[in-house]
Amino acid sequence: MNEHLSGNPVLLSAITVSGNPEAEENGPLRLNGIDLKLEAGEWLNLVGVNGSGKTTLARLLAGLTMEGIRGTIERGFAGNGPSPYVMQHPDAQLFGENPREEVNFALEWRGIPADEIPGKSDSVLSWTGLMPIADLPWEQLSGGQRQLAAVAASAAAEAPLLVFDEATSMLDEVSRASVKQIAEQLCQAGTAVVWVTQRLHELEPLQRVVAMAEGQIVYDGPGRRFLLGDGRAETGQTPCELCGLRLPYLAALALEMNRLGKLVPGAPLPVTPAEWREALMWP
Ligand SMILES: Nc1ncnc2c1ncn2[C@@H]1O[C@H](COP(=O)(O)OP(=O)(O)OP(=O)(O)O)[C@@H](O)[C@H]1O
Repeated sequence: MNEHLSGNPVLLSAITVSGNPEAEENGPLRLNGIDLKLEAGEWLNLVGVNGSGKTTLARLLAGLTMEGIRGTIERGFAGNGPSPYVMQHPDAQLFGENPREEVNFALEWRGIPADEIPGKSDSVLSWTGLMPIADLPWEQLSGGQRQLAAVAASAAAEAPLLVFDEATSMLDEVSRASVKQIAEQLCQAGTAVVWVTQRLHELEPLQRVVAMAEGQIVYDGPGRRFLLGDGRAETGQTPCELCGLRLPYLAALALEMNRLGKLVPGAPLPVTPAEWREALMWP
């Protein structure tokens, strides 16, 4: 069993985070009454409209401090130090001059002995596909390649928890797929992943989704129920729509086809392209 899969969960209890403490009026709470449990090795999708509190919650889960926090945070399997946090814009978090230096820094930070760093660094650079560009300066690399380097450095940390905050939103399809694939491989190997995303069509039906609205968690459950609800009434809204988010095309189509009686009665409504292929084979 992977070593990360043991240990207590990360637990947030009755967390509030106040607005700007510098301002005369603190403004609305950034987080309000958050209770959340994250198990070792779990994949958690964090969704919500702009300003709903996703980044604030993601930063807390990563163990990053901020002013105005109340409540209890137990970091369990994630340990006491901060977890690697991959942001939307890679340039904000790159320290080295090129991908190899970036990965080397991460290994040094982990306390890997100096003589072991070149070998481990080569292995991370190969695994993430960065070897051919490992020594090129950032200005010669695309945004996607820089983001991949940030992800590689996070992977090199071999942390029990990684947080990706809309890490693929600026990337083209190829770079996006590379970053997601690395995150998925790390999760399969036992790393817990918090995946903040606006790309609802990528949600897996069985994966956990936590949805935020106005600083509160308004949904915590599987992706299919988030998108489609529990056999929603004809005029009702699904949890996704109740958060102010637009249903992805395939989910909206499933609801409409179901309403028209065109799908297998009683079977789970299709969400993914693979599920749609099955659903369309009937009758
Ligand atoms: N440093 C800060 N000080 C005070 N208020 C903040 C700060 N950062 C964010 N906020 C406020 O907290 C609320 C939640 O912001 P947060 O960035 O967590 O939301 P989000 O869901 O990640 O938004 P987005 O999708 O736009 O990134 C917003 O109302 C925002 O204006």
